[in-house]
Amino acid sequence: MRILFVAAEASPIAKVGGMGDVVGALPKVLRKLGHDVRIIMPYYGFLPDKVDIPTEPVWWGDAMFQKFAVYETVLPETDVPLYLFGHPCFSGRSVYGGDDEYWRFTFFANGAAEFAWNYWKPQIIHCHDWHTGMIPVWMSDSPDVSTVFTIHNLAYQGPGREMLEQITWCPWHMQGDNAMAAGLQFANLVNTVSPTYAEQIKTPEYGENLHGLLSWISGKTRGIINGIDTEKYNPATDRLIAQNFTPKTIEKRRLNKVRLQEESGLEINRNAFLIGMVTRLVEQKGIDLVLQTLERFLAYTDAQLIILGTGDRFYETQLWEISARYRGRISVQLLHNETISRRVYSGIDAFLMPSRFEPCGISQMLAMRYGAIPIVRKTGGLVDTVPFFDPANEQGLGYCFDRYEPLDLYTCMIRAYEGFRFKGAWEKLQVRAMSQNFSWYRSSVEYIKMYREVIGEAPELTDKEQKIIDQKVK
Ligand SMILES: Nc1ncnc2c1ncn2[C@@H]1O[C@H](COP(=O)(O)OP(=O)(O)O[C@H]2O[C@H](CO)[C@@H](O)[C@H](O)[C@H]2O)[C@@H](O)[C@H]1O
Repeated sequence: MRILFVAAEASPIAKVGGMGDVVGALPKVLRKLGHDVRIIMPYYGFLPDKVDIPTEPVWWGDAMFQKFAVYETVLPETDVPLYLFGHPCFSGRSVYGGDDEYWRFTFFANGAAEFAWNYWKPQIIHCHDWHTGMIPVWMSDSPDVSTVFTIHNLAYQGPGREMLEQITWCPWHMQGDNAMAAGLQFANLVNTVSPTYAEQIKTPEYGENLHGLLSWISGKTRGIINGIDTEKYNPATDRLIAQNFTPKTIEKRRLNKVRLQEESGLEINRNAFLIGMVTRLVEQKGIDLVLQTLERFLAYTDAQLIILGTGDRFYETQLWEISARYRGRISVQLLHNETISRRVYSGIDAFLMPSRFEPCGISQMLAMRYGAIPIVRKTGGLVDTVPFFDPANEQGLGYCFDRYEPLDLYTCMIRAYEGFRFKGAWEKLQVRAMSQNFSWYRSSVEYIKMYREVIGEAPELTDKEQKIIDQKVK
């Protein structure tokens, strides 16, 4: 199949959060399975530092009364062709933000549609989040191009209908109050990134005002759990961490904890319960719950906390302030940094993710891959990836709580803290978490079925695909 991914992020060169992980990893796996998958994303000002880009474009196009250039390169460390949509409006140093954000990404979506009509015509355009929401609308008049739309974050819905009508072409039959809603209505198939979240978004609590529409389109909506890039994120070979280890040599992992304590200004203490977060600092991630719980938890225990994240200034300031009061016990690093993130995952004992909502969550899977035990709220993809730990039967992978309440989080953290004291049982739990298979090969099965369905083929895997997947998902 010929598939074009259109997205604002692609790891490792332009990643803000989990969408970048998905767009950077899934095409690689689909290509290994024999499909011609390519990516188009904006040519951000920082990209020349990260990837070789030819000076000559492969194509010039027009959209929204502007000319743009498309450059062709390859996503680093893969064989995935990457097209970069070049226009001065993307020459800034950050992916999101700025007064022209809505205009800029709608222009990108329009340019990507032109590209697909005129330069490289795929059978399927795989759209990601509101930035690409208008593409299914425009493609609804092109029966030879089908569209799949993936919801990574329903909270961001893009420009409203009125603005869309002012800046771009909205056909008379277009419905939907904003770019996200338009994409949901017009895409041939829709998916979100976990089965639980696919159900939750049909309710007012999680639907971000689109629950009515999402219930209406539930017949064409799927929930497909994300994977992680298990080649890149492999504690046995990762060169960015202090000490490599495997489930069989888990004792070696301890060195990573000590190094992390040294590097982040925490007291060096092998026995302290070290909790970590690697996250965007936004409301979704439950930072307010952490702020309400933390001091009490620190008073009761000798635990330590490391937070790596950037985001809302309010949370950044609060966390910075609290870390100044608990020197040696809390380390807050207001950065986006891939190397530090892996050193955190490989050194902490437990990974904290008390999300208000969570479409899937990739960080908890990365944490488990590196032997850190998740403490999570039972919501969205966290339900599907972190079964609760039952010490009596030695089952499950993490500590979970239900209600979005400080007391519930507190109790859950205390349970984890107490669990950590039983070193033997904790190590077994770590080994179990590390031995899970979160590979994209597993999740690619559902994507392939969805792609086949959308172009009218039987949604089954070929023998060749099945064989490759069986080899990878042992
Ligand atoms: N400061 C920092 N430094 C370095 N790395 C950092 C970082 N902050 C975050 N990251 C990295 O960004 C990624 C975060 O991915 P998540 O899926 O957990 O959440 P996010 O909300 O961004 O994604 C959204 O999209 C994804 C993809 O579909 C869904 O899984 C998720 O539920 C949805 O909210 C992880 O790879 C993490 O390591």
